Amino acid sequence: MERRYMPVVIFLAAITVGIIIMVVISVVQNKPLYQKYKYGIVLDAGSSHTSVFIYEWPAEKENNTGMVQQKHTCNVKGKGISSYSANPQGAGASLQECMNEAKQKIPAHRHPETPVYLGATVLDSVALSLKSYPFSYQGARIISGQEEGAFGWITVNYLSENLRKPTGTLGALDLGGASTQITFVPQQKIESSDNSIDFRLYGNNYHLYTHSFLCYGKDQALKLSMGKKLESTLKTDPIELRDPCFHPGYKVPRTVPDVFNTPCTKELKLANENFLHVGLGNWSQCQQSIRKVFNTSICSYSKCSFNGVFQPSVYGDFGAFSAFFFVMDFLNLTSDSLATTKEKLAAYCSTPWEKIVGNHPKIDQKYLSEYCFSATYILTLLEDGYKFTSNNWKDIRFIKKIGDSDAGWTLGYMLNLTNMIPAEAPDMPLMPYGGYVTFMFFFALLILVLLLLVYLYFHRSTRTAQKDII
Ligand SMILES: O=P(O)(O)OP(=O)(O)OP(=O)(O)OC[C@H]1O[C@@H](n2cnc3c(O)ncnc32)[C@H](O)[C@@H]1O
Ligand SMILES: [Ca+2]
Repeated sequence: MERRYMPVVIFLAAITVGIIIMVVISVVQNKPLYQKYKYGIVLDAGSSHTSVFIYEWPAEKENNTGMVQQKHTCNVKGKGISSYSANPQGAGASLQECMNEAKQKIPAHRHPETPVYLGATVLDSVALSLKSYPFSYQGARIISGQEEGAFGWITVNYLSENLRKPTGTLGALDLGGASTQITFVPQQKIESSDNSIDFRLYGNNYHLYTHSFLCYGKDQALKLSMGKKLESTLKTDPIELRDPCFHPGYKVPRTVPDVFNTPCTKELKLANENFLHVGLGNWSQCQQSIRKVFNTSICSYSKCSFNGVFQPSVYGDFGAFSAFFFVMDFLNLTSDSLATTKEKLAAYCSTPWEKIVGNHPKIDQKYLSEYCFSATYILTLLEDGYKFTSNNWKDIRFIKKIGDSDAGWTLGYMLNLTNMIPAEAPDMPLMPYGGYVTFMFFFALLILVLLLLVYLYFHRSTRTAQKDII
């Protein structure tokens, strides 16, 4: 080979090597570009209702944070599955509509490998019904209050992408119909082992405080509170329950067993009489009456929330979801100071029932009549129970969803059962995205310059050759 072609060969070799390196890096960096999805189904059989959640995630990225998303949710018509205790077959049948929706939403070839989890009170007929669908039924489990709190915490922190960053985490506040949970990373020592839970996620250790108060969900708290008022009224005749937590003009006949029909109010004596539930619409009296369901006089630890339960001082930001959100959002009270919230609520509670119904003709009257009680209960629980103050009230974010996914325990539960959050941090891409783009840019630039040089060299050598001929 002529010596003058040597530089050309070297240039061409350099270009070839450069192109090969670029191709290899692109392939490694963008490997799972085509998206195949996998699915999981979780049934949340709560005290007041059942919901079916469908989650999806790219098949190749199971161990990456922020990847699992809620694809679809379906609310089962009717009440919670426990209301079917006299007709257990009915509970399974009630799921039919939502499970058929799941069949539609999930591609058929994925059905056999899609896990279905039921978090609830085990009911054989419900399990039997779920087995008849093409999905991979994983069995039913009773979720403990502690798990409800902990999985709710995992869900909100997974969705907020807090778990792989050194930034702080978000505490979780869940208010259901029967129970309520508080979960957060405390600043001080956890004095009771029942309230402590440890996780290792993506290489970080988390030491959480969690507690679940059974009977302090909003439906049971209403019964507790009405039960206490009724006890002192039972002797009057005719029985009239004058209730400051319901609007003036509200008047509904009820039976005493309606209030005492749950294990939460079992200790109160049962009578078989009718009474008239009469609203007074007095917010401060309402709060006084609600305070009576929290026992703050006993505590064998350095500090307690209520009923003798240890609780460190609340710390950091909190996401408050389920009924915390439903109620505060309906009343437009999600972004005011504590003082303004109280003022607005006092005005709302004293609004005549007739006017409330007139303003909201489409809202279910059971919910509508209870918003004054529910919001007053929420304020009292957060302030007197959990010890939030006017200073840290703004740290509570009332949320329904993060991105497209609902806040609640179901996502955290599925992530845990499918081992989708590893204890150790998963492998990172070859280089961070920004670095990758910069690298590719300069490499492309280098190749262009080389090409230009080759062109110039050839151009020159051809002209020299032409001159030589002449
Ligand atoms: O966790 P548990 O205690 O088992 O209860 P749940 O799971 O059935 O409870 P939810 O979070 O679904 O609902 C909490 C409460 O909020 C009520 N609720 C649901 N939607 C509501 C709305 O739009 N307005 C007011 N209340 C609502 C519901 O009846 C319950 O009393
Ligand atoms: Ca719940």
